[in-house]
Amino acid sequence: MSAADSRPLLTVRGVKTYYGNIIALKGVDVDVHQGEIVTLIGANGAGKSTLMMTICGNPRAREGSIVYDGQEITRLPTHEIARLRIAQSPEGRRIFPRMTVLENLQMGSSIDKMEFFDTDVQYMFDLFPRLKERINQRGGTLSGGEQQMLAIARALMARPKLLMLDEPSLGLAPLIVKQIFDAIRELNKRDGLTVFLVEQNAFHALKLAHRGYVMVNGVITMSGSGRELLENPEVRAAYLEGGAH
Ligand SMILES: Nc1ncnc2c1ncn2[C@@H]1O[C@H](COP(=O)(O)OP(=O)(O)OP(=O)(O)O)[C@@H](O)[C@H]1O
Repeated sequence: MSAADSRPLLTVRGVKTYYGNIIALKGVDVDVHQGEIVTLIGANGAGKSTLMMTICGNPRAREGSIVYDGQEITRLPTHEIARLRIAQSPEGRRIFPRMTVLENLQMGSSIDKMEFFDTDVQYMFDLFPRLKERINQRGGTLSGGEQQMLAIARALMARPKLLMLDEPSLGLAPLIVKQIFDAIRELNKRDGLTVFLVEQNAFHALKLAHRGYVMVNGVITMSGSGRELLENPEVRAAYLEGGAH
């Protein structure tokens, strides 16, 4: 079914993260294996974004450990974590609004990968043909969906081993969500890219993912294959019934 195997790429154990005195993550365990798409679902304020940001080192875990690709990264500075080929496309589509599509992609490409630039840009345009049509248009003038595609494409230009996406479907029309999720599936199938996907759109995320976790109030309450969670009555009641899918 997938290129996923049992080699761990990311191992999160007992992670506790605070904002001041408020505890946002209360001892979280999560595993992402090489070649897997893993999703984290949960309601507003559950702590999903905090987990993704903690993996990137800001805010920092106060307790617990995060091991990425065999290396303990829990206390590494954020710029060193960024060098480890972990790409993050945060909620809110952080693109450069005054730069063109092509310039945004250039910003994502790392210096040591410049020899692959033309090939990689072409690949991004194959994945997201809408971006090709807008190659010289400024990022800030793109539609919400196109900006999301550009944010993902920019993250991919660094040729990451792990792509972390925070709510890529937020506020987008169903057809655009489908295009974005199809592209993630294609990247995973074709390149074996490992993806950690934070989503409120539980239906699409669980359909796409090999495995998923449910987070409630800073605690993982359930985990299983995407299909198991989709069929789970508690998940259905809390995140799927009456939801947008
Ligand atoms: N910078 C901050 N300072 C203080 N508290 C924060 C900060 N960022 C998040 N929180 C709190 O931490 C908790 C977890 O927030 P987080 O953004 O991680 O949730 P989430 O599951 O990603 O939610 P959403 O789906 O709405 O983005 C919430 O109670 C939130 O209010």
